[in-house]
Amino acid sequence: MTYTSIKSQGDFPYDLHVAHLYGDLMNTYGDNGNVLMLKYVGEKLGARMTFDIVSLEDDFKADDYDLVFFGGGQDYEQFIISQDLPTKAVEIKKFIENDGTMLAICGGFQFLGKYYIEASGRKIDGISAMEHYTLNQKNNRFIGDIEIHNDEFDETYYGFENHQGRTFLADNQKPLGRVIIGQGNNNEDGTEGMTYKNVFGSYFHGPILSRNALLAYRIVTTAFHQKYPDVAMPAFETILADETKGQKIADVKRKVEK
Ligand SMILES: NC(=O)CC[C@H](N)C(=O)O
Repeated sequence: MTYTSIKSQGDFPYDLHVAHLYGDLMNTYGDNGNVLMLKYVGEKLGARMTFDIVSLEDDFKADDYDLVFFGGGQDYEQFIISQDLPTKAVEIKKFIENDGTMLAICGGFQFLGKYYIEASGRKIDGISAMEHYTLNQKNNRFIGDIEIHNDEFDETYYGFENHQGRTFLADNQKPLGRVIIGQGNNNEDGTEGMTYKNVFGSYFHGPILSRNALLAYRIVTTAFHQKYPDVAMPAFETILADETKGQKIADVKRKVEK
């Protein structure tokens, strides 16, 4: 049964409703921390943030949500979810094609594509919302700190990757960034993650949004603007820059050795 896992307390002029897809099963390396960051940024924009766990045998209705978060998972959980995903595929695709805002990490990112080949060699289907696909690799995983640069936004993102899947993007998808340090989607073409319409995919854990406030701001403001196009939003500098300066983020980032 779909249930609300966390909700903003107090009065807010606006409302954003977030679907946390398979949030009880897909959460590796602290991905659920992204929920807290989405909530924090949304509240700064004046939005009451409500997060629903939409999991096995639950209905997902695209029109009910303003934002979707889909975290990463181990092959074991991914296989379980692959049995249920077809029941939600049409509505997830509708959400994406209607310019819905989504963040998909690692296993979630893999599932949006055509297929994922597990470490064991078993092939499991994605929902083909996009054309990327994920191959496996023999006795190896891509593990470690990672840094990428998004040339379009001129932003640098930091994270930690741990995946065996090697993902290849289609022509209509852009990478989330160019790999500066680390392995990225496949350790071959220098890409990491993807963007397609208002969907952001990445292999970054850490969790990604806590370490990359610029990306958190971009994602939440995209969802907010979709719902409230006429409402002016505060600038990143006004609501987040000072706070992120205060955190010891720089120390964490230094883990990525040049
Ligand atoms: N961290 C993850 O979500 C891993 C995804 C997938 N099981 C892989 O190994 O590639």
